[in-house]
Amino acid sequence: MSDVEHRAGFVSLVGRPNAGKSTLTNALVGQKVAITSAKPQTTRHTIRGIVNREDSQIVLVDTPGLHRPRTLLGQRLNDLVADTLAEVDAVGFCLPANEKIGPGDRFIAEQLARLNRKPLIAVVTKTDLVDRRALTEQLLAVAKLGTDVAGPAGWADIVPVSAADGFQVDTVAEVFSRHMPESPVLYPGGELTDEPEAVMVAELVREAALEGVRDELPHSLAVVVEEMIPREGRSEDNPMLDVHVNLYVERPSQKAIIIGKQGARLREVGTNARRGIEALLGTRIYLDLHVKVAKDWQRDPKQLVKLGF
Ligand SMILES: Nc1nc2c(ncn2[C@@H]2O[C@H](COP(=O)(O)OP(=O)(O)OP(=O)(O)O)[C@@H](O)[C@H]2O)c(=O)[nH]1
Repeated sequence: MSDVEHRAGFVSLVGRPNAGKSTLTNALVGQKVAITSAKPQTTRHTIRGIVNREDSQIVLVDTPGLHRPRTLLGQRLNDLVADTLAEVDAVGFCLPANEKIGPGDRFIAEQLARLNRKPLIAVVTKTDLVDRRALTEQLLAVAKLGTDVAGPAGWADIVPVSAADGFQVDTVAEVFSRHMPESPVLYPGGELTDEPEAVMVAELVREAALEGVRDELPHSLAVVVEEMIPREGRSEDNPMLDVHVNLYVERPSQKAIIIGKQGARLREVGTNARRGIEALLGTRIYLDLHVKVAKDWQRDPKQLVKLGF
């Protein structure tokens, strides 16, 4: 792994009520608790926090659907779980050290096991509430649950942790990091703000567009979100947002840099930005990027107004 420069991705902590998900989120994130602005009705994920490490960034998201499993049945539930977890890179399944594994845990484990090839990390929480012997027994029981539902390979990892006294919190972050794909930072600056969503969307596109060409395009790039509109004719549980974004540069040569050979670079910019935007907004998006030359926009007051400065 030594040749990998940076990893980043999305993790969802799941588990039955009271398993310690929120407390662990806060312990992982530290003081930097994310504040997201009002979500569209289509919310699939809400970002709960961002863990910034030297060589990785883990974005913790909520996954609805597993909280009240008993109210949903069969295929509908499978679809929902598969759907809501489709975009995360790993799942942290929280099981308290001080409670016997119950039918609720087993049920969630079975649903998770259906997610093909998604790394499933069992997190045994609240270890401060039990002694060594009880913890060992619980770890064995959790391992057995893993092989019961997922076959011989079982969980991708099992990590004991106590959010209350800090035991192994860093190890949990380390294990999640290991399962993240190679990727540049998804949320530059590492924090979400309560700025309007359009501003954050523009910032994500801007960062993606500057990736690797920062020196060539120092301050010559402005990004404006023209519109974000729900795609018509989509069912309520499978919405999509059309996001139209203009990128303004000063010179045609800069436009060429952004677009790349036969548009290859712009496509990559779009793919990278889309991931972050989808997690931010909690819905699938179609991202439409246009690169335009706005000559000397930085010096022209009329242009600046148009660009929202
Ligand atoms: N002793 C101890 N208590 C913990 C720890 N983590 C969580 N708790 C307690 O366990 C209870 C449930 O924790 P939460 O983090 O709210 O659990 P949750 O999984 O987010 O719960 P829901 O929001 O209901 O799904 C709270 O009273 C926490 O204070 C821990 O590491 N040690």
